[in-house]
Amino acid sequence: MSTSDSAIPVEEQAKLVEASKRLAAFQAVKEHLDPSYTRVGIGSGSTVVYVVDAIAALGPGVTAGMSFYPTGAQSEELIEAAGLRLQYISKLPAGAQLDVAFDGADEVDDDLNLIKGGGACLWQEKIVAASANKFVCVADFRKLSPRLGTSWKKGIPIEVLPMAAPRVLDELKRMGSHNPRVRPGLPGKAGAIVTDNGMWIIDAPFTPLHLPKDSAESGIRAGNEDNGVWTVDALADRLIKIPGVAEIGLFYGSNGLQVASGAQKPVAAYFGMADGTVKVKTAAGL
Ligand SMILES: O=C[C@H](O)[C@H](O)[C@H](O)COP(=O)(O)O
Repeated sequence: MSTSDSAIPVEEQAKLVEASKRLAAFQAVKEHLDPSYTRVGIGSGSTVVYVVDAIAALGPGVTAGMSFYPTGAQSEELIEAAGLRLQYISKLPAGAQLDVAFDGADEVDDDLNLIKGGGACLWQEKIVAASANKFVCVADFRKLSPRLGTSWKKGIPIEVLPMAAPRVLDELKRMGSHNPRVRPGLPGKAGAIVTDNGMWIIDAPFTPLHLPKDSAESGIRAGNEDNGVWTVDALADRLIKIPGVAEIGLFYGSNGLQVASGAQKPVAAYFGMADGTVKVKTAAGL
């Protein structure tokens, strides 16, 4: 069964997706929120709502000693509404790390690289994820994908300084992006969408991204600019260097780096499946 099954009414499909997010969130919290933890990162999006529900359900006996670090305005509200203690990443003492951070994703590939930013949150999310001893991704079955750009067709979200947007769009086209665009704020806002950081988002579609191991096996040159086919790492390394780009919605890095300080990839991704089970993918070697 899949949500694209036309035999399932739209409302039922939506319920199935929400139920799967909830299942994944509760299991991820159960398996990764140790009662001894004191600092917990909370990401953004619709799936994280269930993460906060799962944490709040543990009760003050477990959560009273914990502080919760948001990735933006939405998660700040979620934390406060759940009666959890709010703290800010800017107040994290030098050298300290969060114990764990939970967040959603728009797409997750075989190597646990992520696309994030579908809801215009990615910059603070990356800082919080990279400040955690372990980053745990929570999603539903629609996000599972062998290669980034396979199911998430809207493009890689890129947070840019507004005055630089035209130049960044030019460069993205040169790099092989198909019709990159500044994300509109409509229907809520005329003009471009504005992030929590006062920036714009460009969505840059690329041909599905290869894993570094594909490159090694097939001889595809990493960052092949001739035909617009990129490996995740080569594309990310190049995008982040474009002047005017503040941050990119690719969470990536060499395998095995998930537990290093500054790592962007999750140690585990939890997917609520359409059949009511939860699929867990963990980083190799962890
Ligand atoms: O910009 C939004 C964030 O990156 C979200 O974590 C991501 O879009 C997934 O959101 P959702 O859980 O609503 O699918």
